[in-house]
Amino acid sequence: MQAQFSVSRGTWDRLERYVAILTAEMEHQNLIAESTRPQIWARHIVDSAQLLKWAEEAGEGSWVDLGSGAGLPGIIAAILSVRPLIMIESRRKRVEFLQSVIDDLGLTHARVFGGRVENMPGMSAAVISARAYAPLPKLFQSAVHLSTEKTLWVLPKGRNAENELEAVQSAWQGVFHVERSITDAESAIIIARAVKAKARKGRT
Ligand SMILES: C[S@@+](CC[C@H](N)C(=O)[O-])C[C@H]1O[C@@H](n2cnc3c(N)ncnc32)[C@H](O)[C@@H]1O
Repeated sequence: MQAQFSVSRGTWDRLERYVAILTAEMEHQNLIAESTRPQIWARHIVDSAQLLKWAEEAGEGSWVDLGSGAGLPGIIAAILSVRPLIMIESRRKRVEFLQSVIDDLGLTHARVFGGRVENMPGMSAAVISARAYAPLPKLFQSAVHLSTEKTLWVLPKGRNAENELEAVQSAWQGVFHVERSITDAESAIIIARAVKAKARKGRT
């Protein structure tokens, strides 16, 4: 990872510290699938870090991560970037964990909203990410009030990304494209801009 992303010593230390805290917390709550623990760097850290490249294309403003869970990709984005970052997570124990990581790593530009995405007050995010949070229709429906037409949506998806995207286009419009994931050749990242609900036909 150090070679792949050429990060500073301080950044590297924070990533290692995060992995240590996350692994320790696994004794108390199920934050990542147990089966993925041996490949935690490739499956979770690099998988999240690859999103930075796309997020850099966004204008100035906050990065909002929906359903952050263990802090993926939210905490990784906060370690690798100085962009203000808001993680939204509804489960109390996970919110407490995320806050403890922010405090421990001194990520002063990051914060957690403890609640449902739908209940987050409206805002104009520059970037919205969501990893394993919800299928596209629910994802857009729950978070469109956090976006403007300039918002860059960076959405890592499984092997079904193209089908999911096709299915959502009857109800949602936007400029969409699909990028390959570098951690799994069959997975993809949906990049979207100018997302908005399509006007329903037949209404006057
Ligand atoms: C499958 S986990 C994925 C967590 C993390 N993004 C990852 O990739 O490991 C989905 C997370 O989204 C949270 N979540 C689901 N629906 C939510 C909602 N409407 N608002 C806020 N958080 C939600 C869950 O509590 C859970 O922590």
